[in-house]
Amino acid sequence: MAPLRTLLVYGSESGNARRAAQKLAASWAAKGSSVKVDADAICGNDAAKKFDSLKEDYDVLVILTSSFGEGEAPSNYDKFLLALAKGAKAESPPLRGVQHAVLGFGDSSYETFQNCPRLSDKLLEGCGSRRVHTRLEVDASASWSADAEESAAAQRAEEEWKDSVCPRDEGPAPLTPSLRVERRPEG
Ligand SMILES: Cc1cc2nc3c(=O)[nH]c(=O)nc-3n(C[C@H](O)[C@H](O)[C@H](O)COP(=O)(O)O)c2cc1C
Repeated sequence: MAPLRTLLVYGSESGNARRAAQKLAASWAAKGSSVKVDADAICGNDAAKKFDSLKEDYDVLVILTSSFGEGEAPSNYDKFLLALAKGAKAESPPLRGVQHAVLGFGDSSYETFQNCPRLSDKLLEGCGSRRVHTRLEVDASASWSADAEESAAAQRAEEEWKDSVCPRDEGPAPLTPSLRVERRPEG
């Protein structure tokens, strides 16, 4: 079976999503399985430059992005968001056959909480990509007010998301638990 080629794309204004994406890309690439992860995460604007060939070059896109301004895309990601918006309107879906998952960074004190990650997830689907994991939304505000237990739970949720999205030989973990049919030995 051909290895799953995976690219991590980030949109980040103050570095949170970028650092998380770079760390994740390096650690997944180091796993050295038959999955092929690009060890360097790239920003959305660089991904936009090769938007038309993404579906030929990759099987899985993992997107980590924040929202800035009033729910806008970070400045190193807006071109990717624009390409997604155009692609979602195109006659031939430009990301058909690709799978994706989105990890969003935001702050619920803003009315436009998680605008850019939510829009990205929706537009990726509009471009024909298949969402293989539900989006996780990291809330900076929650981490200020959380007690130790809540912080640990949020941290755990993030680690679990990363672990289940981590591409495996057989593909990312399914979006919803699938029914497992156990075969009993015959006779
Ligand atoms: C000026 C400013 C505007 C922001 N606007 C939003 C917003 O509209 N929606 C949201 O969910 N978070 C917003 N945030 C919170 C950031 O998305 C959050 O801090 C995130 O962790 C930043 O990630 P980054 O460092 O990767 O850019 C804003 C933060 C700042 C400082």
